Amino acid sequence: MGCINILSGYSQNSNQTVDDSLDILVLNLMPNRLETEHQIIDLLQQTDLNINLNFCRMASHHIKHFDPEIIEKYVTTKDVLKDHFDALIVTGAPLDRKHFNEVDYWNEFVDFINWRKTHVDTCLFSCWAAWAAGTIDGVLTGKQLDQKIYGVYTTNGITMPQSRYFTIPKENVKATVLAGNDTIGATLIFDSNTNSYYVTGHLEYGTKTLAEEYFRDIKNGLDTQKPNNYFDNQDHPINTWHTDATTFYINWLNQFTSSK
Ligand SMILES: CC(=O)SCCNC(=O)CCNC(=O)[C@H](O)C(C)(C)COP(=O)(O)OP(=O)(O)OC[C@H]1O[C@@H](n2cnc3c(N)ncnc32)[C@H](O)[C@@H]1OP(=O)(O)O
Ligand SMILES: N[C@@H](CCO)C(=O)O
Repeated sequence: MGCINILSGYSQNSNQTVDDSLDILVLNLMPNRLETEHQIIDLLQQTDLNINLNFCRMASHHIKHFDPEIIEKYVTTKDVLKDHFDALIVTGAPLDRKHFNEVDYWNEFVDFINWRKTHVDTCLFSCWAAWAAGTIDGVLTGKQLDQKIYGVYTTNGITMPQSRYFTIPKENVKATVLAGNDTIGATLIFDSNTNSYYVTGHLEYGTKTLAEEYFRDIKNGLDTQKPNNYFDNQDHPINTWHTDATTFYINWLNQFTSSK
């Protein structure tokens, strides 16, 4: 059984472990950070690996949905500049209705994405982070949409929740498109130059997350349509992606344990 060791605050020892643990950094951009943490930890626990887990936040962003636990537990992108990580996960963010230059931490994000090329062995960028990091890397070109791509979709055998106002047409990708279609664009891209996966969906989402977003938007008076391929005929959310999400994380991270 693997062990997930969550390191609190900045600890230079986080990368001085001599065991076979993987040092993983999670840049959490989601407003519901604590929920997103649990979703990612649940998936990492399925890998059965020993993991030193560091949560990170943007140094230049003033967190609106403040929680003291976040400030105590999280490092910032500035704290880790001298460290090396086996893997980096960057979460999604509710930013895809904004232009990149409207994101208040955009310059810091660009620097961080370039920093990771010399300090991280493999990366997983999710949703908005896939679009943003892929744009910075010059790997892809996405475009904003008026209608949200919303629901659970299976492309090339992998099922995942989608919740985004952007698409990445497959023909706009300069790396390997592992999954996608002409309707919702690329869903899984791999770039061997930086060993990075760009996932436009949310493998980490829990069963109810899409429903929570939907009812949130409806409560806020938005005309968000119901997520596709998600509710059963009694309007209960059905999770059809957990196996694929778990398999992805296991296959992604297990390849690195042998080199430790
Ligand atoms: C991938 C997607 O589907 S994105 C689309 C998400 N859904 C929508 O856009 C629907 C309309 N948007 C919304 O309803 C809101 O953005 C919500 C519900 C997602 C959040 O609303 P609010 O709680 O009022 O917060 P607000 O929108 O101001 O910011 C939410 C988060 O977005 C991020 N954010 C918002 N504006 C900025 C900005 N200019 N720069 C950087 N981050 C920003 C922040 O992370 C912020 O939370 P945090 O400061 O606690 O980290
Ligand atoms: N799409 C999510 C944000 C992260 O993709 C939302 O509606 O809040």
